[in-house]
Amino acid sequence: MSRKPFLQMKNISKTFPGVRALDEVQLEILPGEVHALVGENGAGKSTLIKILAGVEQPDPGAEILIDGHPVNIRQPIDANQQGIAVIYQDFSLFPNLTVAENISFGKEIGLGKRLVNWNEIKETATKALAELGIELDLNLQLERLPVAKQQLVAIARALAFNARFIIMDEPTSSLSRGEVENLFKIIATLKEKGIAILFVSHRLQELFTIAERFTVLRDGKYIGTYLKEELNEDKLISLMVGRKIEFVKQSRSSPGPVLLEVKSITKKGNFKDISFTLHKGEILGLTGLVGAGRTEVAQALFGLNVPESGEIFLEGVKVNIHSPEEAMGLGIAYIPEGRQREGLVLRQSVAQNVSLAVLKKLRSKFGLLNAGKERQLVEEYMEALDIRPRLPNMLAMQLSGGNQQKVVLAKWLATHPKVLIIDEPTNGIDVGAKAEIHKLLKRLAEQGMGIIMISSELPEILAVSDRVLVMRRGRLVGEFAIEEATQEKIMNKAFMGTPGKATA
Ligand SMILES: Nc1ncnc2c1ncn2[C@@H]1O[C@H](COP(=O)(O)OP(=O)(O)OP(=O)(O)O)[C@@H](O)[C@H]1O
Repeated sequence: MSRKPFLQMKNISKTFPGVRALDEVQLEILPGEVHALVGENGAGKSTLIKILAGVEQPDPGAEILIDGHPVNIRQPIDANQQGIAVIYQDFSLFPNLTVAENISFGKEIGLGKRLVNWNEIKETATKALAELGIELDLNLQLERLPVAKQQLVAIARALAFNARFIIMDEPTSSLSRGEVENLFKIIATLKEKGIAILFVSHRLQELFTIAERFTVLRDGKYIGTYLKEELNEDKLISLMVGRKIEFVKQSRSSPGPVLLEVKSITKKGNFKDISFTLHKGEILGLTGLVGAGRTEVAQALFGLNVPESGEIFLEGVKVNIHSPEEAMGLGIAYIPEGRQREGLVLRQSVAQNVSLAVLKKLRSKFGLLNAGKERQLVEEYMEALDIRPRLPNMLAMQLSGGNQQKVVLAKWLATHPKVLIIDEPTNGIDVGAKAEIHKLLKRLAEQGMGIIMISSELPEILAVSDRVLVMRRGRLVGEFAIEEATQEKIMNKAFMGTPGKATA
């Protein structure tokens, strides 16, 4: 490639107490290229981004060049001034300001102006949105927009700040298929303007659609930078994990008797007339487009979203579930999608987090925690889910995002529920750990647990479920035995299915 690099990072190391997060890593970004940064959970991707964003400082000896000139990025404003914008998963926007303010705010301050000129704010926002070919109401409060639109606001903001390089951290994790396609179109527009994109994601198929080059990190080390043409998915995975991952189709015993029966539950504006059964030892995949009502149904079973009518039976007995405490008392566990925020005590250790939900079981009759049992339990789950580093006393906040997710999974799995409801089990989880989590879910089902797995990823639904339910607009519109389920059939139902014809 003859283009001169926009950015060169050389000899980047970062040591945290006890952990070498980056070890002599390098990265080169060309103008207008879409570059993928990949690696397992904990490989060092976020740390590298934070160094570029001015949030973390590298160890001495690091070199960062922009347009061939050495630069120091000591704080976030330095990064902005060098034309670097980072769009984190939470977008770092202001929910109660308008679209226009979110796009333009701070620009004047960056330019040294003291007074805010509202006309300029609107003009800047209009221009940025027009350049991206997006139409949005400038006066709308940001929090009233759906997530995908908020993301576009964040991109427009980067453009308004004259970014030449935009880093997107897991940008597709909460987008529907159509929204992902739209994002890819926007990325193509940015590319045409010569703006480079660093795309950090665990969704390898998407990366092969959008990225031209891939930089691979493993255990904080630089493995290499490759053109898309030099790679295929298998090769990329083996570069990332350094070992072969087996996606075996495990044979499973057939499910047992009915464990949970849901009869015609309805909640206005959420879901309507939902009926299904879950058997002991069965994994029921629940899919559909984002917003189809899957999470609302899951929450209904966990007492977070009580239905207005309908009935729920657990092991043949009618139950009324009005709160999560009641649900847990009945042996129902729900692992939500926003795991980092909802499920983790960041300032406590991994061990404390894992044993939190099972503390009662671990206490001896004198109320003391059985330290030996706790250690055993924690070690068992750290091993089963491959939580890295294998340090039970490390604080949850010091773990990488994916490893934090695994801790939340471990915490709930350790309670051994009868019914486990899990929402998007592998969002943000790397490909190796994903295979491990799939195996674990199957093992739990084999031991008799009934599992409802919500997932938007059809390969995941097809790889793990025994039966698949499809929702659309709050209704159940399809049911497939796994032998007859295909991506095509499921997509058809998800987009066009009508209720009442629940079988294929
Ligand atoms: N503040 C910190 N203190 C101690 N260790 C840390 C800290 N921040 C990160 N680490 C460690 O640095 C390593 C790299 O973490 P990083 O978050 O960069 O990984 P990642 O590749 O982004 O992972 P993921 O895909 O899970 O988001 C991990 O082992 C992590 O535990």
